[in-house]
Amino acid sequence: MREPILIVEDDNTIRVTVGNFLARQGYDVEVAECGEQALALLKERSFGLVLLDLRLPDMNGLDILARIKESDDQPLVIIMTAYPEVRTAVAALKAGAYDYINKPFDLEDLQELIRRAMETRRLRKEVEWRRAQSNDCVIEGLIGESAAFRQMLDMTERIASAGKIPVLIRGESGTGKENVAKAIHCRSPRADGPWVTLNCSALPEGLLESELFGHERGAFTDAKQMKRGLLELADGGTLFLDEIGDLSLTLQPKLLRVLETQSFRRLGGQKEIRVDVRFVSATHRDLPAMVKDGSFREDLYYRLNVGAIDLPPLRERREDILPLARYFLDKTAPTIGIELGGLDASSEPLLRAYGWPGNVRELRNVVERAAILARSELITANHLPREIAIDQPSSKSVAMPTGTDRVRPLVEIEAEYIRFALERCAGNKTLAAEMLGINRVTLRNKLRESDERPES
Ligand SMILES: Nc1ncnc2c1ncn2[C@@H]1O[C@H](COP(=O)(O)OP(=O)(O)OP(=O)(O)O)[C@@H](O)[C@H]1O
Repeated sequence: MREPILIVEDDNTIRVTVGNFLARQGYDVEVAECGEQALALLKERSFGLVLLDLRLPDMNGLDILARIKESDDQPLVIIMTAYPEVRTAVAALKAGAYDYINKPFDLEDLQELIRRAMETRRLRKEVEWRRAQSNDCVIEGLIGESAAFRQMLDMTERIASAGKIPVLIRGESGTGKENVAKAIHCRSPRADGPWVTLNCSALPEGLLESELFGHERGAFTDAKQMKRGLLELADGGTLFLDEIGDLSLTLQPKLLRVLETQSFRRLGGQKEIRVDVRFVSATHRDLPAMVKDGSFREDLYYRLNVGAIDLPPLRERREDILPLARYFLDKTAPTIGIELGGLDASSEPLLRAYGWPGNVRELRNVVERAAILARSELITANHLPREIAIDQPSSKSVAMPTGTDRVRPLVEIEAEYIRFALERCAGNKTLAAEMLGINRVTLRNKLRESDERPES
């Protein structure tokens, strides 16, 4: 979105001619015929560029330039000056003006100068947000083969290209909501714009508000400098609001206003700042239930939820488990300097059968840990954590009596269960002890006791 231009010029003909010319070029133009009007407008709105006459009826243009330079937005300034004032123009350049143009000028020359100034401004902003966040449009991976996952991807593609409608991504923790949000940005027409993220549960309310809206100098005790908020940094791109369900009831109406008007004020500021931002939010919470119990505003919920994407938990798309596990293994191997071993046939059914309460994030952690344990060998059941190796329906039945069984002594069941754990770990006592939640010495003692015990 083009930033507005302010023309400060007391000469009626020049002000109107330049104003009309720039408006025809598609610029959003405001005009002021004296210094006082100019300063009032600069307080009210954000400008990208100011065309400034040096001789104004009530003020010297250099004084206005100084005020602009002190301001927080720092719009670029092009001085419009008559020939005998070149010296003053040079002084203006020294004082921080972007350039100057001699009156009378060709409108085409002015247009070229404005184009260059706007490009400079855009690059400066770009450098600023690049510093704040990385914008590499690399989606870390969207791996999945299940019908549910493919349907979700299809929906993501369609929503990505659907203008800038807000999107709400719902799914349990670790299901990949952030990856999907990034995919929406990268596959949308605003992929070249900034990708900015904010986790609404990570900061206390006050800090979160100033992160989002920015603040003016002196807005509160610690506000020594003006700071642009993430809304400004996301201008022309996408703002990802993670854990939106954790946004406080105080901040909810403030966010709603931005969604509705695409404009806001910095904390402690009076100026209305317009932005062009696509909002993508994510939550693992049940927002409709929160709306019912009054902890989430209904109007905000409907605003955020124009495009909705549901990410199913991993246990509901088990076909994705092995492709994901292989993908994480491929990625891990080079980082820990091993040749790729792969998954052993014994580990595959365990991975597929496990419930994955932590979803894809848990799977990634399990595979990385297993790769470290296995080095370049195949990953077997022995390399998987206890809960995955044991928490299987078949294993649970080992120690469970059926209706016809006699009640057996605990030590007997314990011995049987220890043998089962050892089998699972191919005889590795350290791993078996870990799986059983006891230390190795205790395991050894229990094995010795069971060996010494007479057969019942
Ligand atoms: N389909 C996928 N393909 C490849 N990697 C994935 C996939 N889904 C998730 N991941 C990976 O799993 C991890 C967790 O994903 P992500 O952080 O996006 O989850 P989330 O749903 O946003 O979690 P939270 O709610 O805790 O913020 C990340 O490392 C991510 O790269």
